Parts: sequence; C-alpha cells; structure tokens
Amino acid sequence: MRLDVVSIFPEYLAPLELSLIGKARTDGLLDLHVHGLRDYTSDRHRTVDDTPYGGGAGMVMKAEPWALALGDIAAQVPARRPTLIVPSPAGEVFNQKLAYELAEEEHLVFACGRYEGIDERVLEWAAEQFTVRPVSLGDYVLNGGEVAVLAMVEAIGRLIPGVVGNPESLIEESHSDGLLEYPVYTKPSTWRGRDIPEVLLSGNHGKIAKFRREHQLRRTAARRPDLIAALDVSHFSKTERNV
Ligand SMILES: CC(C)N1CCN(Cc2ccc(Cn3ccc4ccc(-c5n[nH]c(N)c5C#N)cc43)cc2)CC1
Repeated sequence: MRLDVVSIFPEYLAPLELSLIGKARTDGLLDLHVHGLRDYTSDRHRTVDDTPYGGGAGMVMKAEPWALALGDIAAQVPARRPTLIVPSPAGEVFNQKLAYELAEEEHLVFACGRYEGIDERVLEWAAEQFTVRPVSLGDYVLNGGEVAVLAMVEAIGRLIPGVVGNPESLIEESHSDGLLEYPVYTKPSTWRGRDIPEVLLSGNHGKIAKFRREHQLRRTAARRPDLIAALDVSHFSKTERNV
C-alpha cells in the first residue's frame, strides 16, 4: 500500500518511522511519503492561509498549494484512483470498520488541515481524480489533522498482512468482533497481593474461552452499551441472550 501525507508540519508525522509502522516501511509493506505543504508555495513567506470570506475568526488554508501538492502526488502514482482522506471535525467518524475498508485500498492520501480548515473548493477539485472522504477521529476538537492521521495510519497499517507479527492477535482485539476485549494478565500470578483469575491457570481452553467471552460482554455492556445495541442478536448464544 502506498500512503501519502501532506502537512505544514511534516515533522509531526515522525512517529510513523517508529515501531510496527516504521518496520513495515523498512520491510516494504507500507510505502509512506510525507510532504510539506509549504514546498508547494511560491511566495517569499511560503503562505498557506488567508482570511475567511464572509468574515469570522481564524484563517482558512488557501486552495492553490493544496492543488499543487495533491496534483503532484496523483501524478506520481498515475495508475490508480487514490482515496483522499481529509481529517475534519465534520467528517464521518473513523472506526474499525472504516479501518478495514481503507486497508483494502492501494493508495491513500491524507490531507492534514490546520487553522479553520481547507478552502472547500479543494475537496470539489480533488473529486475529479480522487475518491474524497472527510473523516473525523471523534467528537472532540483538535487543532489540525496530523494527530488524526497518526491514529488512522496506525489503525489501517496494522491490518496490512505481515505488519503485525501474529495475525491471530487482530482477531480477538477490541471492536474486531463488535465487543471490547477481555482483561489480560501476565506473570507474576500474584502481584502486590492480587491474584489472576484462577481459570486462566487451569489449562482448560473451553473454560478460558468462556471466561474471556463473558468478560467481553460484561465490559462492553458496562462501558459501551451502544456497541451491544448495535449487534445483531445472532451474535449471541442462547445463554448469552439472557445475560
Ligand atoms: C464558529 C467558528 C469560530 N467555529 C470554529 C471552529 N470550527 C470547527 C473547527 C475546529 C477545529 C479546527 C482545527 N482543524 C483544522 C484542520 C483540522 C482537521 C481535523 C480536526 C479535528 N478536530 N476534531 C477531530 N476529530 C478532527 C479530526 N479528524 C480539526 C482541524 C477546524 C475547525 C467550527 C466553527
């Protein structure tokens, strides 16, 4: 998968050189390019913003630098219609389902806005050669798109085959089956007077699986009842429907 990120703060994306995503880049599983938007300006001050038409607080990102940057990226990978992800407080909310969907794409481009956002005409212009998707990390306000891109690239990148060492660990984690994950423990079995659940020492895989499923359901019901409500009844066994 090829990924391109455009930002006025390219150094903000440096964490994508670390850990699993960094190794995936070294291994050639992810072809990630970060671009500085100011490289696509031509004035002495490398201007990327201006005052909003209609008045109001703050500044808006100018269209031309974005069109030059996105056009350059599209030209570098002519064969495929890239998906342009535009982090925005007004976007569809990013979730694991969308992460899986985007992990199937061949080329993702991320436009990190700042200030009060990007001139809307950029998204209209980009729709000629990109599939444009405004996406929100969640219902809270950030100062720009970079943090959202760090989260999305990690969530999407780890779903690419070969990025996560043990693909089985992708199966039982939170949200992959619609429920939150069960509690996990490791040595020592007694820590500061606290024991681990005895069943985990039993070696009885059926009982362990049952314990874990029950705790997934309890944790999800307690912390995210909205996820329980969203699940189809067929998701639950007969006994679980009465929990
Ligand atoms: C009345 C008038 C003064 N209001 C002024 C604030 N407006 C909303 C507003 C608020 C902040 C920003 C800052 N910003 C610039 C680019 C950018 C990209 C993503 C996000 C972002 N925030 N939250 C998320 N989950 C995001 C994601 N993904 C925020 C961004 C941009 C825009 C609403 C209008």
